[in-house]
Amino acid sequence: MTKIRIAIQKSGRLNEDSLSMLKDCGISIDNGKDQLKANARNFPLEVFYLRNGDIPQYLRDGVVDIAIIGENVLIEKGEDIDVVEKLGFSKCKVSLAVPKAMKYGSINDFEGKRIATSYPNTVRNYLNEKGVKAELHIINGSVEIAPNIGLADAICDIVSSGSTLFKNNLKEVEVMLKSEAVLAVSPKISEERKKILKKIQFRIKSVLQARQSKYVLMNAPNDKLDAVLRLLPGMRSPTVLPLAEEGWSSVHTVINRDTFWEVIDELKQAGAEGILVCPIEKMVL
Ligand SMILES: Nc1ncnc2c1ncn2[C@@H]1O[C@H](COP(=O)(O)OP(=O)(O)OP(=O)(O)O)[C@@H](O)[C@H]1O
Ligand SMILES: O=P(O)(O)OC[C@H]1O[C@H](OP(=O)(O)OP(=O)(O)O)[C@H](O)[C@@H]1O
Ligand SMILES: [Mg+2]
Repeated sequence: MTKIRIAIQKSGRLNEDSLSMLKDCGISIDNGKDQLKANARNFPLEVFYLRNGDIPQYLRDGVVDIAIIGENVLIEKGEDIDVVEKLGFSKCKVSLAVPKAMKYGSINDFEGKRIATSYPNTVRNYLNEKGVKAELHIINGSVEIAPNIGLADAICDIVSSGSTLFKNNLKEVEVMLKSEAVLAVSPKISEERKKILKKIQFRIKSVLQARQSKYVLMNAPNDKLDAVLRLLPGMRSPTVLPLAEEGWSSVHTVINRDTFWEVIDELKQAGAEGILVCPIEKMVL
């Protein structure tokens, strides 16, 4: 039987969320701790545990068919590789930062400066576009320490909460790109495996939709029903059912996670009571 081969990060920031995504897609994997390869029990899929930074090359060579990888890594060394889904986790920026004490005016201040980074192509392209020439020092980790030890004047690295910059007395001055985990595809994927990919994409979409939504149930007196319904979106429209108690209805609907608290407040004011909020496991549109 043909299997699709997926690369996920062996260990690090993407590993756990990548495995959760597969699990939420209903794919269970025999997960030996030190295994580099594993099979799914209930889906034609083989998992390769690899370094995030090595994945673009594996995709390019067609050694794996698809991968969950940081978009930033593809921008750095996989411009030729297609992204088919954004996965909504491991969100971060790739930014330029300078010592806090340095007065910063514009990108031109990087002219002639030494920049330490693990993302040389990204920085080079960014600076070229702005017509700025700088010297790059390529290092693989702990980049933020470089200015403090006199190795560089500035850095380019991943920024999320900003606490690593803060601890190293640096400030973010240019956001070069925003990144999140994505599903990427090998240019060499076979037609047969593309069909399996379509199935995975369908499941991922349902999982992402569900993660973005909440199922809400509430009671409302019939004379306030119009006001309550006006506040509610739904997949098509809210469901309204009569309660056993005369003059009351039960209302069910789906609410977006981002607007959830505002809508709940408004619902209460409009007369809704006994509001229950439930997670949604899958959502097929
Ligand atoms: N602080 C962070 N917050 C959110 N996402 C991050 C953060 N740091 C890294 N990421 C994202 O997670 C990915 C993996 O980062 P991680 O530090 O685990 O691995 P790495 O050391 O870059 O890669 P490798 O697997 O090759 O050792 C990054 O490419 C980026 O997309
Ligand atoms: O803005 P923050 O929330 O502080 O996150 C940013 C830091 O996170 C990443 O490092 P990580 O912790 O993955 O260590 P690494 O350098 O060993 O990969 C990244 O390289 C930054 O140093
Ligand atoms: Mg890291």
